[in-house]
Amino acid sequence: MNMAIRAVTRSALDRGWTVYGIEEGYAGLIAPADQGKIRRLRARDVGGILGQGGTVLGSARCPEFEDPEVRARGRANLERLGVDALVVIGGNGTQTGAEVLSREGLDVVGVASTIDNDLLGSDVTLGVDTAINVALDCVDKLRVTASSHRRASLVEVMGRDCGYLGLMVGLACGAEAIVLPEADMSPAQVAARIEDAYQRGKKHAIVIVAEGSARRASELERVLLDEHCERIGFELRTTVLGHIQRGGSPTATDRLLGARFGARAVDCIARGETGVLVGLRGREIVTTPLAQVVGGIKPVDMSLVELARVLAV
Ligand SMILES: Nc1ncnc2c1ncn2[C@@H]1O[C@H](COP(=O)(O)OP(=O)(O)OP(=O)(O)O)[C@@H](O)[C@H]1O
Ligand SMILES: O=P(O)(O)OC[C@H]1O[C@](O)(CO)[C@@H](O)[C@@H]1O
Ligand SMILES: [Mg+2]
Repeated sequence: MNMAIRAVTRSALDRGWTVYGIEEGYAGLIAPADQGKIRRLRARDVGGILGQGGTVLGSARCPEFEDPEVRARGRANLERLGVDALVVIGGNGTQTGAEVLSREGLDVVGVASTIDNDLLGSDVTLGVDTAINVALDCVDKLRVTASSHRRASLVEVMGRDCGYLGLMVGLACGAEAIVLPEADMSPAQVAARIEDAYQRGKKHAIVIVAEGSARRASELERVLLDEHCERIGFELRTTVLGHIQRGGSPTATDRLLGARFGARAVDCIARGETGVLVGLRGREIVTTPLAQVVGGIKPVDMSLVELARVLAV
């Protein structure tokens, strides 16, 4: 997100505009003015941040933003400062809020950013490439012990309701089984895959479990031990990668995407194209009306689930 913040700030400054950064997302937008959550951003304020993960402005969950009266406080804060337009960097929840703000009359441009990659309107979202790389690095390290000790490693990766991150990590690490919200595997099916790997002489098995799946990794391990212990062959260990996946230094792909997304968002405002989400389609930066983005479910590519199975023999 930092590269996008930098790009929005400097592209807008380049046009001679005044830029404010809002700390902690919608929570900062609605905060009383004396809390100082909305601050001027100048070129130097966004210097030295492009290699840092996360966001220098901070982030927050803000459920009360669904309340129209609370949102009105946010709009009033912007009016007081003479703000004409708002760039909103975030995932499906954030863009749902942006779409509501847009309907309420604010000029809003969304930037597709979440490690879940669950937003329609962008093939990939800002941050997911970094998260894939971080998770992959972790699985490569876990495989060392799994292999030395002849264990099956269950690895839980993030993804609230979406298996994209799990699928990409699973395919890239050669997982023996990938359990996703969109492609569930029963414990018996996972046990069969692990047993199969053992019978074929593999030294280890990797099972990727996406967080949003029917069973979390710890529960899957429990059922495997309780009901399928004899057939598995390997010892089992579970690792939940958790927020480590959100902590990586952004990859080149994410930095480039952040730069292009941020600059395009400013371009949109300059042209009066608001109420849209900036995203990537193929190699092109594109915009999609927020109304077409929110509420929809982005499917995962099921052919890749099958490819992962074929390649893991
Ligand atoms: N229906 C809604 N109306 C208004 N605001 C909303 C709505 N849904 C979500 N938001 C706002 O967006 C914020 C962020 O949403 P959410 O926690 O779902 O994260 P996200 O943007 O999807 O990002 P990620 O899933 O990557 O963490 C919420 O805390 C809330 O302030
Ligand atoms: O950090 P929190 O608030 O626990 O949220 C975790 C959620 O955020 C994400 O990392 C991004 O949406 C999800 O993958 C995960 O379910
Ligand atoms: Mg989300």
